[in-house]
Amino acid sequence: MEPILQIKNLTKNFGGLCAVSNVSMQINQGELIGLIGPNGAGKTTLFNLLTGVYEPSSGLIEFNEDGKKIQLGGLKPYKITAYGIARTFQNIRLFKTMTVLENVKVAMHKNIRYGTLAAILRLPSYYSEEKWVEEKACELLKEVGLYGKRNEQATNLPYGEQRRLEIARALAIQPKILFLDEPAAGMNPQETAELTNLIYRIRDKYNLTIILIEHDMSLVMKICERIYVLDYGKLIANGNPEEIRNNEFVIKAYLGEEI
Ligand SMILES: Nc1ncnc2c1ncn2[C@@H]1O[C@H](COP(=O)(O)OP(=O)(O)OP(=O)(O)O)[C@@H](O)[C@H]1O
Repeated sequence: MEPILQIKNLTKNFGGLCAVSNVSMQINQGELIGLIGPNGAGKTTLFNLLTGVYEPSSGLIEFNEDGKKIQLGGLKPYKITAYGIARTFQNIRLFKTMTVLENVKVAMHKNIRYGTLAAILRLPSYYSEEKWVEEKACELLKEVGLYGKRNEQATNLPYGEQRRLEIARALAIQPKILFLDEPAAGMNPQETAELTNLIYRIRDKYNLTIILIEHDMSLVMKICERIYVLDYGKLIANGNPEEIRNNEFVIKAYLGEEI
């Protein structure tokens, strides 16, 4: 089967700094992939290239949409999102003054089919779609365990729950590929364990391909089927957790740290 995402010789320069250097990757549909590397290795820059935040200096990003090859490199983020590619951010980006439910509903705008006129005139189609959005948003909140908090202000949630809300927002666009940027950051062990179950569950339920950046090595080694390792912008290894743990280049890159 053709990979869902193929990255070929991707490079991003910031002035004289090469943050992502000639990176090639192949991601298959349904895989749970880890992207790791020491601080400043280029992980977030790679995510930013894949989701349209940055334009590549060179190289290709090819998304396989049911057999049709689509070049994502240089497309605006909203266009990439429209292909079903969602992400969460390292620094949580929720609408602070909105409730938990409103945050998910706003993220669902892409799937709302009623026209502006129907919305302004409050036509029946607007009400039925609005009801659909509300039901779907509630369903997603149940999925991430936040339904009981749907009317609370998003910023009042503890950190771990805000991260889960970000995942619900990403799921609201009905993605095919989900990028998670440090989903376990700031979580306690219990929250991390819940997150692990959540990631497995949503992958299976929504038939997702998931790629995650994570510094929590025990989480990465536990859930990722395959891991790519970046160091100074270059890909230094690709393999299953066992292979990565024993890879001499990876051990060297992480010198002194627990892998
Ligand atoms: N917009 C930018 N302008 C200039 N340099 C940048 C920019 N974004 C990232 N960099 C540089 O690119 C390199 C890679 O950064 P990046 O944030 O992608 O690494 P990372 O692997 O995600 O690090 P961390 O694990 O600390 O989040 C770093 O040297 C960083 O300073």
